[in-house]
Amino acid sequence: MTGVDDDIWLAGELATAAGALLMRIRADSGLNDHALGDEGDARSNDFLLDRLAAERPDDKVLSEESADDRSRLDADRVWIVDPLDGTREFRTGVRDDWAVHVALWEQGSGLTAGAVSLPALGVTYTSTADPVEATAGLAEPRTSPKPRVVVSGSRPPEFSAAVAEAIGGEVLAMGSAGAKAMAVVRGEADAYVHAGGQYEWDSAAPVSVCAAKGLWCSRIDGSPLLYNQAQVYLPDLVICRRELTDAVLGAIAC
Ligand SMILES: Nc1ncnc2c1ncn2[C@@H]1O[C@H](COP(=O)(O)O)[C@@H](OP(=O)(O)O)[C@H]1O
Ligand SMILES: [Mg+2]
Repeated sequence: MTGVDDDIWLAGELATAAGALLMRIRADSGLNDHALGDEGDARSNDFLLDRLAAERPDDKVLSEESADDRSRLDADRVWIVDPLDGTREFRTGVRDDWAVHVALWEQGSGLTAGAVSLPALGVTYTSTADPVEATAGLAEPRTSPKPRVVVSGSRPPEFSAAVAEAIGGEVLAMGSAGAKAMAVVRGEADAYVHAGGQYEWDSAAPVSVCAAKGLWCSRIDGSPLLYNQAQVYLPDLVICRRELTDAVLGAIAC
């Protein structure tokens, strides 16, 4: 019998260890660009699947890098993992904005545990209410008090500027859904908005952590983010400080 604290601890331990593996691959494999990304995706996935099979043999897994085992739809507990989020940034060999995501979904409760590691920064965030001190590292330190809206560097939503304007802020591009969500947790940004495409594994662990830290997390129409669905496409999200929610959702709705 495991408790939720055990699951949160395991999520953190696995995200941290997979991140350490990815750092070693980046430093020692001699691979570059797409070959480096492919190696990282595959080995981090193998590591997470092996460890989950050993630690939680009765649970199912939904992973970006594995075939979808549809028996998860009848399961009580499903781990939703993205072994390497921000592959594009990881494979540069130098960028820090990539992450490992490990989340647990439970029947009747939704997301109950989650962890996001930022291996290049040597930190992991878990779905506890423990406060996080404001920290720099993913983005340049703030030079103005303006709120920051983080968006995809490669696929920014069309409403990015409108959201920034609505909160009197500025837009900041960053890779990786996990890194952007953790930028809000870390106080480096104030909102993360996305639209146009994403999958459950891109947001499950980040949303689990952000919700536990008291941040607003929803679809862009304000409806709940639902996980372990038959269709794993979950194309948009908003994560923000709660006092910004009405302005952010209102700007997107316009
Ligand atoms: N339009 C889109 N369609 C599908 N996936 C998308 C997407 N935009 C972003 N994503 C996914 O969301 C994650 C963060 O993207 P971004 O850095 O652009 O914000 C990436 O995950 P992976 O790196 O795990 O593939 C990326 O593939
Ligand atoms: Mg991803």
